Amino acid sequence: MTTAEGVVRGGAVPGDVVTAVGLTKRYRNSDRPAVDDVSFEIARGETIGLLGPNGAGKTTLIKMICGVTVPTSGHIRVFDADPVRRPVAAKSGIGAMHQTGPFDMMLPGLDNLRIAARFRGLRWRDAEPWALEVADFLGLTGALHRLCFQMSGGQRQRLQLVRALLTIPRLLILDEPSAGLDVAGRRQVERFVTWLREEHGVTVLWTSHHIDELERNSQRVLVIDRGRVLRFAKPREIVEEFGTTHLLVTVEDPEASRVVAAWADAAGLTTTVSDFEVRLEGARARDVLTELSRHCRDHGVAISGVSTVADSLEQAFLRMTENER
Ligand SMILES: Nc1ncnc2c1ncn2[C@@H]1O[C@H](COP(=O)(O)OP(=O)(O)OP(=O)(O)O)[C@@H](O)[C@H]1O
Repeated sequence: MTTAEGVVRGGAVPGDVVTAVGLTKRYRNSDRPAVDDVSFEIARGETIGLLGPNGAGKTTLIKMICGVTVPTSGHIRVFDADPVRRPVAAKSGIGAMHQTGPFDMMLPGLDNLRIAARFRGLRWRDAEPWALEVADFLGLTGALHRLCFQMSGGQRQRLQLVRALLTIPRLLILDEPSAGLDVAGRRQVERFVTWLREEHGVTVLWTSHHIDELERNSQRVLVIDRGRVLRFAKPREIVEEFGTTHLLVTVEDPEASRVVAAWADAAGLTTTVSDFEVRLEGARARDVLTELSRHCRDHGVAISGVSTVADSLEQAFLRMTENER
């Protein structure tokens, strides 16, 4: 069913939360599909990072999973139901936070949650304990009584998360949950995703332009570009396939950095230079160290350290998408 690249060739297997086969969406008046013949499956309990450049088709894919956008062709099943034909069966287990979602800015956060519960046919007294637990986890308890326009952007972003989670979903879809959050806020969202998976068995599909977040917290990453799946694999596997290792040379002053960089340029190596570090792309220590050390000694500069650094998922992703252009 699943090839080495993680692409579904058949139908759903029991326990799959989402199955897409040949899924395509072509918007009217557009010259190419936004999502183009995409096939994948998400198993129960997985945390899946959805990764792609701007305009890759991530939001369109999410909208088809949520039954908001009708596919042009192909099949999508969520909890073994078609989200357009059997919306209740497919959507009742989904909690989704989209990039934008309006609040009534003149009402307190708590009232916005109450209204959202009513819209979703939930009694507030049923939804409240869990909503407050989520708010507490996100450090939002104190801010819930503030009018929305008096909240900071980060607090409103967290409120979006609470609103997406008025019940414990079986599938949580988060479209850039950490947009606009500071470093501490982003870490909090990461802990939140882990908590939902580990404590509550929630399957998570999330996007982020902070690729390090996806790398740390996703079991698999679905990489799409121009509507097509490039890879669906573990972050480590993607780094191994597309990444490279670098030699990081640290020096004690900017002049030494310039000497190392000049030598590396002359040796035909690609470098990234800062005042106290020179990164030699793709270089192997045993190939360059003797010659580089001699060169530095001849120019009266000292190398203070040398280490090998592996690419991150972000670097592997850039390399992968560059290859496609
Ligand atoms: N309603 C629409 N009508 C026509 N074209 C659309 C519509 N929505 C999206 N598109 C186009 O479909 C393509 C994919 O857009 P989509 O929003 O799915 O990408 P994305 O990966 O979510 O991008 P981003 O990271 O910038 O949010 C883009 O070329 C976009 O211009």
